[in-house]
Amino acid sequence: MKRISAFIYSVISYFTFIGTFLYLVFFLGDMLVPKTVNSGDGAAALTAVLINLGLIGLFGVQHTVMARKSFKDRWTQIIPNPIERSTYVLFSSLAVIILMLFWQPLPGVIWDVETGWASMLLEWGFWLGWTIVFLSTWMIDHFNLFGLKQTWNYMKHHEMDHPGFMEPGFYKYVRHPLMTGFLIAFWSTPEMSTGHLIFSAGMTLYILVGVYFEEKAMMKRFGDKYGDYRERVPKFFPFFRKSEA
Ligand SMILES: C[S@@+](CC[C@H](N)C(=O)[O-])C[C@H]1O[C@@H](n2cnc3c(N)ncnc32)[C@H](O)[C@@H]1O
Repeated sequence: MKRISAFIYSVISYFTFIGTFLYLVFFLGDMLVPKTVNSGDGAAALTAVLINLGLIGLFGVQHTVMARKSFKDRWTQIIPNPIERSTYVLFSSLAVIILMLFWQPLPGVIWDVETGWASMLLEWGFWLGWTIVFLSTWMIDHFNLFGLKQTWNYMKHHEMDHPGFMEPGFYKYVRHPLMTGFLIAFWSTPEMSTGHLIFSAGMTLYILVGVYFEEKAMMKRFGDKYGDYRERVPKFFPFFRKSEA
């Protein structure tokens, strides 16, 4: 029963994530959903900026702290190991839901590209970014990334699967294609409002910090193998020669 409950929990967590992710796409695209990055009345400008930065900070702290090995070691003394990843996914979704729910619009226009082809290119870029994110999750084991594999193995009394270092698909060309996709989706818009800019800049900063910690952990886990990967493969954008790009 305990094992089946763990699997059901991870399925709920997974679909909460999928729903949150889809909502985020439309939230940022300012379309189809009631609450978007630009909708609503919002607080006075300074208050709005502070609230928004606080919301990004909350997401950043949750996402970074809960991903650290030292946190996981202590956390798994409280919750069972097989549901650790699903719990991380669930908490991450909750942090994004809180961010979207309390997000304060700031309507000032930073840019508004009216030239037809340029505007269309930016719109395509938005969808291209999300597509890269989605495809990347399948390249490094989608079901493991979102915690379903762990609870499935637990339910089936199989050994826990510890995926090794991989260089599949996009990972041959950049070390962080998921983040590349997010960066493209966050910045590629024909109309950039002040609120959207704060979201994109804050999240970009978080990505840089998150990737720094992820690479430190990867170096510890995979040593020279990851060190060599860092030397050969650029960080976010292909064809950049330096490993930091
Ligand atoms: C949310 S994913 C982001 C992966 C990567 N930063 C990206 O942007 O595509 C984080 C997980 O991917 C794993 N990961 C990242 N690169 C990997 C690789 N080359 N091989 C295997 N696992 C990897 C990390 O261990 C971590 O658990």
